[in-house]
This record gives sequence, C-alpha cells and structure tokens, in this order.
Amino acid sequence: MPFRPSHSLLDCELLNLASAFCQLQLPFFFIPLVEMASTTLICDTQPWKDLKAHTEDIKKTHLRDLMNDKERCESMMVEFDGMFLDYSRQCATLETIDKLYKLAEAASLKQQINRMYSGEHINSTENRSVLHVALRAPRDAVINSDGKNVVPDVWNVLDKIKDFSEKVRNGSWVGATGKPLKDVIAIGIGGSFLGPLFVHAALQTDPEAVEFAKGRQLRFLANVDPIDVARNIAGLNPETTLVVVVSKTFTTAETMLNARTLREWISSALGPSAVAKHMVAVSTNLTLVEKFGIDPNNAFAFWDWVGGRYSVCSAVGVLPLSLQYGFSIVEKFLKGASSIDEHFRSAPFEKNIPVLLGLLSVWNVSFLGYPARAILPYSQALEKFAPHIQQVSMESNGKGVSIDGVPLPYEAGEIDFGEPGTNGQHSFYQLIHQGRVIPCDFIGIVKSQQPVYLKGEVVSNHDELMSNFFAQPDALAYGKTAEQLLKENVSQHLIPHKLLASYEHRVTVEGFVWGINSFDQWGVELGKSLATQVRKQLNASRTKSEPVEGFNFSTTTLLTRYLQRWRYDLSEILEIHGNLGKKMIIPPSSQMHTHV
Ligand SMILES: O=P(O)(O)OC[C@H]1O[C@H](O)[C@H](O)[C@@H](O)[C@@H]1O
Repeated sequence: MPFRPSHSLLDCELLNLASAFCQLQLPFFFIPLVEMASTTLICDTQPWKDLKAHTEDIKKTHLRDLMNDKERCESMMVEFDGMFLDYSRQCATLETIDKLYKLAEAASLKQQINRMYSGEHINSTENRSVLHVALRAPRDAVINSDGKNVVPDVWNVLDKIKDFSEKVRNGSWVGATGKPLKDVIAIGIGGSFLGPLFVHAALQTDPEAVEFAKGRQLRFLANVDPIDVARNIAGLNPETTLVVVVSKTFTTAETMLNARTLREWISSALGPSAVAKHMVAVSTNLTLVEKFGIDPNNAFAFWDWVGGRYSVCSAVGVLPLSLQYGFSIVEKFLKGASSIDEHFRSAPFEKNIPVLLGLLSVWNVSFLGYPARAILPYSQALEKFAPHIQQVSMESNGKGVSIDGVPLPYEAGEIDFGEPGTNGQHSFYQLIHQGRVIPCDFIGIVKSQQPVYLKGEVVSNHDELMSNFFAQPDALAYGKTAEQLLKENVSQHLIPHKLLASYEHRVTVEGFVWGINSFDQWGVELGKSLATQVRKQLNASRTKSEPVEGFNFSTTTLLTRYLQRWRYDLSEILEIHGNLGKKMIIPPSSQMHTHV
C-alpha cells in the first residue's frame, strides 16, 4: 500500500482567528467496486517494454541535436481547424512516436474511443456511459446511450436555455419588484464552476462577446468560505440579481450551503416568494431541486452520462454564459468544441491532436519519469485554463489502480499547474529553466482580442507578449547546459472551445492507455464522508459541549484547538446569520473584525 504523507497545518494567527486546520491527504488505496480481474496491464505488453528500453537511447540524445533535424521537426507539426501543434521540442524521436502508436494499438485506443462515442458504459465503476461529446453535437446527430438517441434531449435543454436567457436579457423575465435582472451569481464548485469560469474569462474581452455583455455581470460563488459569499454579493442588489444554483447531484455540501445562504439573502430582502423569480437551477437531480424550493420549470437538466468535470458544455456552463453573453455566442463555443470531437473520433493518430498530446503525456510521465506538466497560455484570456485542466486531468487520471482494480506498477496521472505567460516567467520559470525538468505546454494566439500598438514602440503589445512565447521554448530546449522539453501550440485566434475539447480528449487518451477509469472519482468521495464526520463533531461540540472523539491524535488536537479559540453559542449564531440581509452584508474586512 503506497503511503502518501502529507503536511498539515496552518495557523491563521494572521487573521487572529487562531484556528488550525489540516489538509488531509490520507494514505488510502481505493479498490473500485468491481471484482479484481486478471487482465493484462499495459506494462506487460511488448510495446511498453520496447518503450522502456528505448528511454535509454533517448537519455543519450540532446534536444539541441534533435532540433537540428529538420525532417524530424517537420513531421512533428500538425494543423487542424485553426490550431497548429508543434511537438518537436519533446524529448522524442520519430522512432519514439512510432513506438507510442504501437502502444496505442496495444491499449486498443481506437476501439476504446469508438466505445466512448457509441455510448458503452466505459465508466464501469459507476456503470455509466461517457458522452460529453453529445452536449455539443449538431441537432441532427445521433448519439445513443442505453439505446436512446440523447441528442434531442440535449437540444431541448439548449432551446430552453436560449428562450430563458433571452427573456432575462430582454427584460421580459423580471425580478420580484419588476426590475430587470442584470447580474447573475452562479453557485457551484468543481466541475460545476471551473469550466464556466474558464470560458467566462476567455470571453470577457472578446470584442463580439463584450458587446453582448454590456451592463451585465456574471460572478461565481464556489467556496463555502463565507468570505466568498461576502465578495459575491458586495455591491449587488437582490432586486436585480439572478442566482443560478449549479450542481450535478444537488447534494454537494458547499454548494447547498451557499445556495441556502443566497436564498436567505434574497428572501430576507424581498420576501420568500421572490425566490421563484430570482433563483434557478442546473442539475441532474430535479427532485432535489424542487425540494429546495426552486420550481422545476426553472431548472435546466443534464444527465448522468456527463461527468462533472466534463460538464461545461451542458447547462452547467451554457446557462450562466448565455445569460451573460447571449445564446448565439455560446452556440459558437459549442460548435468549436464539436469540431475537435469529430477530429478526435476520426483523424488518423498521426494527425490527431488530442491523441498526440495524450501519448506524449504518457511518454513523459510513465517512461521519462516527469510527473508534472506546466500549462502556459500566452493569453490573459486563458488565465483560468490551467485551473480548469487541473481538475479535468488530475481528478480523471489521479488513480493508482487499473479499471479492473489491479494496482498499477507504473506512474499514471500528471501534476498540472500553470499561469499565463509572461506572469509565470517572473514566478516559477526559474525552476523549469535550471531546477527540474517539467514538460510545458506553451499556448500562443496569433491575433489578440484587444490589440494595442503604441506610437514609437518597436512592436505591438501582443508582439511583445509573443516574443516571449517564441523565446522561452527555445531557451528551455537549448539552455546553456541543461536539457529541457516542451511543446508549443499556436492558435490563429483565441479558440478556447478547441483547446478545451483537445485537452478533455487528451486526458481520455491517457486514461485509455494507462488502463484506468478516467471518469470516476472515489478519492474525492472519501474526503466528503470524512467532512461529514467533522461537521457532526463541530455541531455536537458547539451546541452540546461534547468532547472531540473518534479522530486521531493530530486531528483531535487541531479540532479541539479550533473549538477553543473561537467559541460561540447558538444565540450568537442566530444573531450573526439570522438576518442575513442586514447583518451579513458588510464589507469583508469589517466582517472579520466583527467575528474575531
Ligand atoms: O456538481 P456537483 O454535484 O455539485 O459536484 C461538484 C464536484 O463535486 C466533487 O468534488 C466531484 O469530485 C467533482 O467532480 C464535482 O464537479
């Protein structure tokens, strides 16, 4: 059993809260709920063994020499629909790539992709199909799940979103006091937050989208930290605000508490009946939506064949983004993603961008032993791309057992991190230059959303940015002494939809080759159940002074300290939270002092 030590702690003396928390990263080893199978692992196949042996040749080769081979570099460039991928700076020869194709064959990659598109239950531990590609399929496409074409259902919801968002935007759907709803707070976390935030950030300065968003605001409330509530509602008026509660399950603790908090914010200001006009929902669980008090007519469905982290193209992203930018803008986004879906399904591997990206990741992680990957978009509009891909990749492929429950004797999964260039250059690039070898994805855009060219300057501002984009990869590849690697990806225009779909499929390719289930997340579930135990303890200690029990020494100490350093009784809680409209809407800074 692998032991994964973790640090704990944190001392918030800074805020004078003196609370101690710890980040639990328990040593656990989860065996999915399936019988242990005696299936062959990919590492037992000949192509895997050949690649292992081949790493010795690669270690003797310097990237500088590889870069001098024009023919090699030319074969490592691929173009599709406005995207240009150059992977010539990978520590790989043409022989490596050939061996990776053989590995893909041994992993039945083509067949696995086909199984996904044909709706087979490839998420076997949850017994579900994986069909986020259906979310952006054209209206006349046929994609079956359990013998039923799901595309008409997808378009029913899209049509409903179009209709609703137009009503809100043109003022025919108004708030309880008759005022138009110009501001939207989308509550959600994880997959119900990161994708929509990424796309929102990408569209925020898009010249066309800007026009459609005039006079409107879209905010995201994810963290259960009440500071996030305070920041979200700061400056907003409940009378002109629409709250969209986004949760696949409609049970996620953080989201539901935030939803109850904003329900209180609305009803304490406008009366309980105002909720019907000011709150709508996106979920697969319409029963719980109704129970919460949101009219199911004001709920937008999606389906269990959409994984949370793959849900941005469902109502999860489409509803808030359509409210902000109008449905036509979002529809273009869906079309862009769909173009990559078709490319992924049908292009031969040597021209298939997600397949190439995925195979190279497997090469870097499992053969060259590089556990991390930096995602470096030279575009501020893509500032939320790395955080989104972090979830897509790390929640999908952060697994230690095969899909059949066999412990993996090789590393799988990647540590993803990133920042837009050039900010990252002034932060962590030093380590990449001289410290550790980190494969990097450099993402550049040909045309800026917001060009500036100052009179008297040598180059335009975007060219200045792109000078760095072109310089850094070569500095890494050639270096002075050290060997580094990376790949570049240049897009003609800002194409977040195509990047999104390419990276989603890349993660899928990796999972298929590693032989893991990229579509479940049992580790996260364990964390949730432990939080339930802590929540019960906090309540028992606060309300009945019960001692902390049932935890290990470390957690008991931290919890006891936390409880002792900030005590309150029930009447105080009611005083603070009971009248949200009046007492909680205070600036975050003064709120902190009030509570200390
Ligand atoms: O959309 P929800 O059901 O509220 O879930 C929100 C998030 O919860 C968990 O963290 C899951 O691991 C994520 O995949 C999911 O996106």
